[in-house]
Amino acid sequence: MANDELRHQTGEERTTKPKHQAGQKARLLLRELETKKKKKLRELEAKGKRALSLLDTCHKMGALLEQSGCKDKATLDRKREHLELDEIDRFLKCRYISACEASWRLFSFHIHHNQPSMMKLKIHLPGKQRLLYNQNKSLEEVLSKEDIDKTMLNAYFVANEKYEEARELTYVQFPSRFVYHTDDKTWTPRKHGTSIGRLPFIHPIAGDDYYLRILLNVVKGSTSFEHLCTVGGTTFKEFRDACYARGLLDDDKEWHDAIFEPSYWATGRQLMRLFVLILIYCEVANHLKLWDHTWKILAEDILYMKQREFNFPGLILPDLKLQQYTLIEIERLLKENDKSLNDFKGMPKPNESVLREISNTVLRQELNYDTAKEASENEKLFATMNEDQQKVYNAVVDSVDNQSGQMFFVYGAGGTGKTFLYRTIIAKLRSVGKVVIPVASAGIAALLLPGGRTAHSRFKLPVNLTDETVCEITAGSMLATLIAKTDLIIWDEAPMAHRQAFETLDRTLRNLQSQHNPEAANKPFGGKTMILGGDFREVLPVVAHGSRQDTVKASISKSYLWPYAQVYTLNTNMRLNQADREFAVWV
Ligand SMILES: Nc1ncnc2c1ncn2[C@@H]1O[C@H](COP(=O)(O)OP(=O)(O)OP(=O)(O)O)[C@@H](O)[C@H]1O
Repeated sequence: MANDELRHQTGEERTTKPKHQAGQKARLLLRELETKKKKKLRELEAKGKRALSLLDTCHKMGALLEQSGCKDKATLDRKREHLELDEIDRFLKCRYISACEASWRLFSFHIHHNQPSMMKLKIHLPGKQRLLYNQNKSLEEVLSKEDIDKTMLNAYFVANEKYEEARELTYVQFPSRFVYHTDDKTWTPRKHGTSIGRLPFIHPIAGDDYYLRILLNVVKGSTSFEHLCTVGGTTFKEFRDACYARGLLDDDKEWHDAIFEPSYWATGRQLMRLFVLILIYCEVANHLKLWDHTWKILAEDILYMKQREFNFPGLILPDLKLQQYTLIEIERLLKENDKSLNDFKGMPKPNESVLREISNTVLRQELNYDTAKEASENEKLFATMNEDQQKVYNAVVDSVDNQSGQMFFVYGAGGTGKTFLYRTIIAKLRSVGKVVIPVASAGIAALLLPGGRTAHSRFKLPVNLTDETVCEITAGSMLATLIAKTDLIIWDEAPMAHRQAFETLDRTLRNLQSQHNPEAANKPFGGKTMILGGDFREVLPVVAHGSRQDTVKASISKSYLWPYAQVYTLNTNMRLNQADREFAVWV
């Protein structure tokens, strides 16, 4: 089939060549095609790499590219120490394409002729329009220019006077029904098509320009600046007063809008800077309300930043922690301006205990489970649990919920579903944000538990255990904080470990827990709910050069802790299917 195709491509006659010649030709042709394919692939790869590196550069370097004919300009924020700042030169030379535009161009998407077109509207204070003039001309000559007062905004006032239908539109809506002619600087009614008008963003601390922009966004049919400032027959001198009279500035609305409006295009970090400037330079009446209303958009980048900082792509931050991180960032930005959150009445401050918790990497990992995923895992496992497993499950969840600190021993031969039971309990507790520490006496058993570790590694148990040893966990350390927050400890393959290992952990937990709650000193494991599990018929603790009695004495069942244990037995071997089970009964 392939040969037929090749012949067809080369126009080769089927019957004219002997078989071996045709085969040789086909092989040559195949090789040629293979070489061409490889070349093409190399070209595409190189293109891809170039595209990626360009995108990367755009991202990392602030997208600074000299591009002739590209009219966009932007202010770039770069590390100041390496930069000799010539602001004017920078403003003039700064032609760039953003990362979005770069990718748009790389994928060859259409840049122009998109419908409807977007029109950038000009805005200026009375008599403060931009003027282009020849530098050789004198001031008188420049000022005596005929059309000096003709601007897009002034032409809008004129059109409002001239056309009745124009008075139904705000300045921003104007391009939808009127066309602006740059040659004679006039607006005339649109005959076909439409266009979207946009006013450039003006920073809230710009003053009059900012208030003029607010008015132009809402007032229809203005015929002059005075008309724009006239409310209920009173002409106000200041745009700000006119805004107040129109009820546009009540209740800090303008500050809320000032953050919301750029949130469609600005990054969270830029919005945080804006928020800080508004706090410092604008008269915000209710700081807390502004914070409550806007913190979510300010926190937009925080999760990503923290994932990168902690090198932990799966990091999930609940709202409370996102707020704390955002407050820390805002405090840092305020400090750059010699201010602090304390200077603004009503603004919340970063919570010390939450901050400590946040910086605790050990605890963060334990709290970082996806609760929705855990809930669905629990639902799935719980549905198939047998009666014995359910009994243990209910008792353990009850103990955790009521903080009664009970100790359970789950006894069952291999395959009776102990690990399955632990997994169900772990998923249940993690789905509601509770902390579970699953450990096992042996590394291989620890691997079967979600987030499991060996007991020695997790609790820093000493290698040489005695009746007095304690774990190497200091009060106030990250691990101590994790243990304080822990709701359940699961220790699988417990019969394998020396009773002194459990007693060492018991002493440590009593010590740590009694620092906050003196009663904990009298409770096994300091009042933590414990599940120990395993099978005494399997491997027992190894006692070096010990006799059979020594091994039995080393078992958990000979510990002072054993009387506290509620023993549950799992009888059904879940590993065997029905046929095997009959065989097992027969055996
Ligand atoms: N209630 C259940 N429903 C469905 N499958 C189950 C259930 N309980 C256990 N199993 C399955 O039975 C098998 C053995 O269970 P599991 O590994 O939990 O037993 P185990 O007691 O921990 O065994 P071992 O001591 O050898 O590690 C696993 O494949 C598990 O998924």
